[in-house]
Amino acid sequence: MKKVDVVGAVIYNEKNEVLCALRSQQMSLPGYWEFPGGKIEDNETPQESLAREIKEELNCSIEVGELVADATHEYPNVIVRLITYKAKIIDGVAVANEHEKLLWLPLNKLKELEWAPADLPTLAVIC
Ligand SMILES: Nc1nc2c([nH]c(=O)n2[C@H]2C[C@H](O)[C@@H](COP(=O)(O)OP(=O)(O)OP(=O)(O)O)O2)c(=O)[nH]1
Repeated sequence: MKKVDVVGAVIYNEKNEVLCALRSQQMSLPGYWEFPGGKIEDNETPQESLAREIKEELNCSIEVGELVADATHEYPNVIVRLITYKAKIIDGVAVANEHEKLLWLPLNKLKELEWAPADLPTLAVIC
């Protein structure tokens, strides 16, 4: 089966809320919430991929911090290794260039959303 390495950002704001992104109908896994990010390309470190993907998807610059989780999930058609990092916005404001919706939520509300299954280990670490 196809295997992809994906990096996701757990972006905190000054109120300790986390940025949640809803996958659109044009994406795979539509209707699931995720940590914004994407596939790691061959010539990149995970941190470089993450900064690039966030610039593309959210139009802002981040500083990438510590690793949160590194876990592999087997979907029916693809195996996703999702590596997540803490991050904060250092320039600009997050806007949804590709996602259906963005939401800043406090940690105690995160589990109310329907997350992509690969994201559950990250949620278990942060809330
Ligand atoms: N960016 C991101 N992707 C995630 C998360 N959880 C999760 O299962 N994924 C999956 C969805 C995709 O199958 C894969 C790669 O993400 P991507 O953001 O590049 O997705 P994509 O729409 O370009 O993927 P594709 O349609 O080209 O296959 O990882 C997450 O929290 N963030």
